[in-house]
Amino acid sequence: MIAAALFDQHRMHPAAEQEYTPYSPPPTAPLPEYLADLVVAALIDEVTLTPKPGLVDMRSRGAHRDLSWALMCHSAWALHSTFHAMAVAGQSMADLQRLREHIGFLGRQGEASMMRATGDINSHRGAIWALGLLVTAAAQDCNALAPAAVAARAGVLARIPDPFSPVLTGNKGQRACHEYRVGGARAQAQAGFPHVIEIALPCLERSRARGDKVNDARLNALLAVIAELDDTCILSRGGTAALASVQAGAQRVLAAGGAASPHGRSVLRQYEEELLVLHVSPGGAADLLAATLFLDQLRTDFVH
Ligand SMILES: CC(C)(COP(=O)(O)OP(=O)(O)OC[C@H]1O[C@@H](n2cnc3c(N)ncnc32)[C@H](O)[C@@H]1O)[C@@H](O)C(=O)NCCC(=O)NCCS
Ligand SMILES: Nc1ncnc2c1ncn2[C@@H]1O[C@H](COP(=O)(O)OP(=O)(O)OP(=O)(O)O)[C@@H](O)[C@H]1O
Repeated sequence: MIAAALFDQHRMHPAAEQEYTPYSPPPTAPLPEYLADLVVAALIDEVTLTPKPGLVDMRSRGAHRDLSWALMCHSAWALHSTFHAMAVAGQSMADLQRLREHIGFLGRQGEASMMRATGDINSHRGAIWALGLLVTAAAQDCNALAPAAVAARAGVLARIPDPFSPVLTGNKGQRACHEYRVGGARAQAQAGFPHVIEIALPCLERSRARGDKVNDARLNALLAVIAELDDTCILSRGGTAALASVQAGAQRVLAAGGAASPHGRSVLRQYEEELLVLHVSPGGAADLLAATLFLDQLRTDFVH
């Protein structure tokens, strides 16, 4: 009798007719701390991903004489406070012009801390730029954390001129942009990271959906970006001929089945050799992979 009453009561309860939506608690750390942790984790996941063509990974320095996996991890952690300060600024500064100037200042300070941490080796200049804009943009609106929304806000910030930024940095990326008439890291950000949103994230999803392992899905996403990016890291070391051959090689690995297929893997091995002979490294694509991993994790944690 009691059991029947309880049963009826249960049937009467309106929620019983609906599908149960599990409660997902917000991350316990305050947002800027959580976002800075996520950026550092993305940088460490990127450098740890192995085997990457031409790039520093767990097993080799790739085409770099002065970088190593340990140095890249050390540099990533040294940048935690930079990304944290950018997220705090994104969360608290409503005036976009002032916000742009402030994160420009933090970015230049971050580059100086990176150089101090590495003994004057450029490990993450491109990453500070791309992930700095993205972490600021994420913190600006914690109710709109889908990759396209965050990347679009980062694009808005990147298009705002920063009167305090040096006109000529003298860096290799900027020189390559002038010499080869490409947009480089700046244009990629100003366009709202199209290679992340339209190429890397969809490739990651497709690869995962067909059952590829996480590592292979990430390698495929990296190759998809390399195949399409005007990477000033490659241009400045090898010019347009090297860029064309690096792009075509990445395309060849993907066409052979990608990182998860035995044939794709063997083409990838040949491709790695070619990059070492050319002495080039797709550093810009690596930064965009880190940006992809950051946005992908943000979406997993927050977007339901
Ligand atoms: C725009 C930046 C990257 C300067 O670039 P510059 O061309 O002078 O230098 P650099 O030789 O380091 O090249 C840029 C780096 O970007 C990456 N990159 C290369 N090509 C590309 C590309 N097509 N797309 C994305 N990233 C790329 C590479 O890792 C490369 O090392 C940045 O350092 C800068 O201007 N910082 C100022 C601080 C600032 O405004 N910060 C704002 C918020 S973070
Ligand atoms: N895993 C990685 N391995 C190597 N480079 C990476 C990796 N991830 C990102 N990068 C990017 O590559 C850039 C380094 O490229 P590169 O070594 O060509 O620059 P450089 O130090 O100015 O030049 P060079 O070593 O030719 O003197 C870094 O700024 C970083 O943004």
